[in-house]
Amino acid sequence: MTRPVSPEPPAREAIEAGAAALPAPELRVHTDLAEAAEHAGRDTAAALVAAVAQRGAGHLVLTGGSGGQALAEVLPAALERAGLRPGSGLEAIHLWFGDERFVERGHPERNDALAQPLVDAGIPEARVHRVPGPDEVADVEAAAQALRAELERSGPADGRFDVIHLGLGPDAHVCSLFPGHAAALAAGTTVAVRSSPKPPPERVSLTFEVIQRGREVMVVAAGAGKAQAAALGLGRPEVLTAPASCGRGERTTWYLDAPAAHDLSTVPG
Ligand SMILES: O=C(O)[C@H](O)[C@@H](O)[C@H](O)[C@H](O)COP(=O)(O)O
Repeated sequence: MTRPVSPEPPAREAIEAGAAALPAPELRVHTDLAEAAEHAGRDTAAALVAAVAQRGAGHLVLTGGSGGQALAEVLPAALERAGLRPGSGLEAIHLWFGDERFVERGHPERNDALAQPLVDAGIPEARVHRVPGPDEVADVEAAAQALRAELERSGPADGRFDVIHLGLGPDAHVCSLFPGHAAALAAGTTVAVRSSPKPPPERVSLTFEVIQRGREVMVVAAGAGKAQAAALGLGRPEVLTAPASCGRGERTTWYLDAPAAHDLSTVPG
């Protein structure tokens, strides 16, 4: 049982109102996680092609977890098929991380390992905006501040990421924004998380303020273990009980398999 954060600060209303003001998510149900990732990868590539054509750069936020892993396996080919190749737009793609575990560079638990297939495909290391670990900064708060500074220095000019990938936790968390945790209510662009119920305990996460400015938010999840979280996440925006319900952007698409979509008939209107 997660202890609710109280008193409920106005941030909760602002985050929930922000989500409610955005279009409801579109739901796509696929055969399995691989197919869900394939379709999300194709849509990601199309959005990045448009971003590079319109703004000269494309900013993509990657996620960790099983959704992030499945996306990492399909993104290089998806970008290539869309015409994003070395010398032809690929160098204009910036990679960011919706959250990062506060462990040292190269640690197998780091989410930025999922960027490697795209680096191997030709995205320059200078375009991969990694979050510093305990081998580089004093503590997780300093890492959150470093990411905030990097966003100000190199982030999207209008503060709006072109594509934000989100995995879905079984408790309906996204990034490292967990039910009942104060970090889910954080203002600003980044937040230090010290008591993650999902190990490792210390993480840096983007906030809902950033997610809700996204042009395309894509949630990729599969398995019966995510069915309840998906029903909550596709229901009314309630940030403290179902953070995923507030993970919306200008356009939001959920790519699920049938077991993860199983409970959706029970979603409140
Ligand atoms: O750092 C992380 O762990 C992720 O960013 C996290 O938000 C993940 O996407 C969900 O926890 C789902 O992970 P699973 O699909 O592996 O359950």
